[in-house]
Amino acid sequence: MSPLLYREKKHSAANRALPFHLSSNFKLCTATQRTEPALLCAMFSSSALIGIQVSVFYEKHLITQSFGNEITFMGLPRFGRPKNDELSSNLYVANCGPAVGLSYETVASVFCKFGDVKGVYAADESGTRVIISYFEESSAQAALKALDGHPCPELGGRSLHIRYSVLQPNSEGRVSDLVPVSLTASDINIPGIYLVHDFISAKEEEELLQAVDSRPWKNLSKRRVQHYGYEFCYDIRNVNIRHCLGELPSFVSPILERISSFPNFTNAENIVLDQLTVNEYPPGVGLSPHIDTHSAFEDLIFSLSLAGPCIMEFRRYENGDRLPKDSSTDTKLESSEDDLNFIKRVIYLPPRSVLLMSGEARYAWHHYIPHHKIDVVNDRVIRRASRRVSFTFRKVRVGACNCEFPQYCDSQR
Ligand SMILES: O=C(O)CCC(=O)C(=O)O
Ligand SMILES: [Fe+2]
Repeated sequence: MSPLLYREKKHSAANRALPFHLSSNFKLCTATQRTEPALLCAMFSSSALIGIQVSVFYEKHLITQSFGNEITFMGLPRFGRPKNDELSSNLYVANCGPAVGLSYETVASVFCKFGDVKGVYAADESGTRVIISYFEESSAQAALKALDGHPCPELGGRSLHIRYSVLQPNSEGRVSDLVPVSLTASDINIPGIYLVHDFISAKEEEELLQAVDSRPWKNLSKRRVQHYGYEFCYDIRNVNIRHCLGELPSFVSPILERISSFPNFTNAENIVLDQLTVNEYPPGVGLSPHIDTHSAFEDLIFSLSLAGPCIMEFRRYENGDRLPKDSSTDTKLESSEDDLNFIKRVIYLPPRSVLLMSGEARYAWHHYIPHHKIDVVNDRVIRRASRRVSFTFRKVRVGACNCEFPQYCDSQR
């Protein structure tokens, strides 16, 4: 964004060239970057900026780049997996993009060797997956054949993973990407979510980080963890209740005390939290969408954020829980292409805040930390510059869960 100088021009002739209906929610700006004309579309929800799309002409090709929330409603392209082995003029290309230091222009310069490129789009919010849209199917076919699975010297030697992608019709129940990021629990409007900012002081944060850093970490594929009380086994997504690791460490005693006396957290005083998972996420690493196994833990789940911020997405799938997934692994299934049947809400978790998931939020909503190096939080761009360390406190369940959400409940299926 920063290299683009732009000035607002609401009713320019360029409006007509844009492939969406210009509503009052949109402000259209023209931009100039040296001599290349660019269109910049900024999308607002109320007064908050939630997404920007920049289109530039690169050697006669229109290249489109989205920031923040993708601008995909109102007729802008939205891509998905083709049914059967359908060919297409669009390619889904993984392992390149701005998050790995490759601009859309650089990516386009490789793909335009195979034919005229209609547009380059972010495939999702990862910054590492793009859609290349050609005018001709034959161009897509040639590019796929030449580039799929081979290291590409012009893209820093990265091996691209390419498949066909098709334009999705806009359907009613589809997820909209236009989800503003809530800063408070009341904004997110999911029953059972509470968020308390500054739950601990900066000094306490430092002490907690020192305490865990002086203890051994267990390496998972993308992040490190420590377990206290009971070990959480990612392969079975459950705990072995017969194997207690001992009491929670004394360095969390003040936190447990504060949780139990916190007025917002109804019933928290009656629950003895006995399991702690400490997660350390390097910058840009997230967590697959999941519901903490109902049979493993009781109702209240507290997550204390330290060191760095992130956003947490909540998804309510219409058809109940998805297949259990190993949340320790990265998953290719997180692309926005794959799961369309959910509603989503997003909340910002600053360091030193504590989030409580309870009731419906704990039992029926998947929670998910996107794999982003940058989070767009309404009108702010927040870089995940440092690691994030979270302390998740739970109570191990003994016996079956009999919650009110059987379609999401492993005890009741
Ligand atoms: O890092 C967090 O805040 C959440 C961790 C989590 O969801 C889990 O360990 O199940
Ligand atoms: Fe979780």
